[in-house]
Amino acid sequence: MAGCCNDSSNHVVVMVRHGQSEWNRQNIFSGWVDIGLSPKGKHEAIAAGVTIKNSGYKFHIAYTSVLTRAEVTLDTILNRIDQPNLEVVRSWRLNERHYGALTGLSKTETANKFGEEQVKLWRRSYDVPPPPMQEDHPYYKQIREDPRYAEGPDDGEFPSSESLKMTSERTLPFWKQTIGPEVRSGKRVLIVSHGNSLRSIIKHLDRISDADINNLNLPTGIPFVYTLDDKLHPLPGESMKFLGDEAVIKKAIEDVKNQRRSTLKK
Ligand SMILES: O=C(O)[C@@H](COP(=O)(O)O)OP(=O)(O)O
Repeated sequence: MAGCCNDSSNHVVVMVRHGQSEWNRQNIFSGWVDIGLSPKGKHEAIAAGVTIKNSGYKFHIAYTSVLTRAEVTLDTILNRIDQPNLEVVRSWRLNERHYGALTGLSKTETANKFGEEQVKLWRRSYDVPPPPMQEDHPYYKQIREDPRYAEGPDDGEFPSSESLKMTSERTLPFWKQTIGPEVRSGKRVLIVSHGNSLRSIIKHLDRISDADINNLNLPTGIPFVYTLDDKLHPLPGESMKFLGDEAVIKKAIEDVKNQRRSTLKK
């Protein structure tokens, strides 16, 4: 079985950004708004499951955010790999970064209004947060009063906007304290999460500099594999290995890079 090494000091983690959401399709900042998958995203989730199945991976535990687009992608994958009853841990700490005042706005219109460079800083820089979401923001109540956050984050840690750095401050403790020990104990782990929450974990694993993380764009629905040593450092050449057809992977990466200025995508 792939991903199932005899060497117990090698640990396999498969990660996937959820399939395309309706707001990815319409090029709208989503953050913590609970947007479902687009028809293309549903297909991507199925394709991710098929790819993982064909690669022979089986898992002991899976982690996802509390947002529907990630949960549905994970469920779809688990059904495809014949592990529908796998233990799943859901945490707000794996949610997408909170996009603050930009939440619900068109990425294209925001670039037209504030300039490409400013929007690139908000979207891809390490430590520039978007402007905060104020209480009169159209999505403020929907997010703050959502019962799924009754158990956390508490008032002090509930974000009103997050840079990638701020996102890391909640994803990395979860990686180190919750996922990491399971990986080290020999469990094979699947993580289905979001573009920026995964970028924060990848930055940590691959020790990507604050400047270079600008250039990392994650495609939707394409699984990738890390093989880690006991200290949870990637083995040489075993970082972020995308699974599946090379042409499909290349196109998906190009699509996500070009998303900023794109018009409606079907
Ligand atoms: O919040 C959003 O709009 C996207 C990422 O947007 P960009 O950082 O690519 O603008 O998050 P996801 O679709 O991964 O949940």
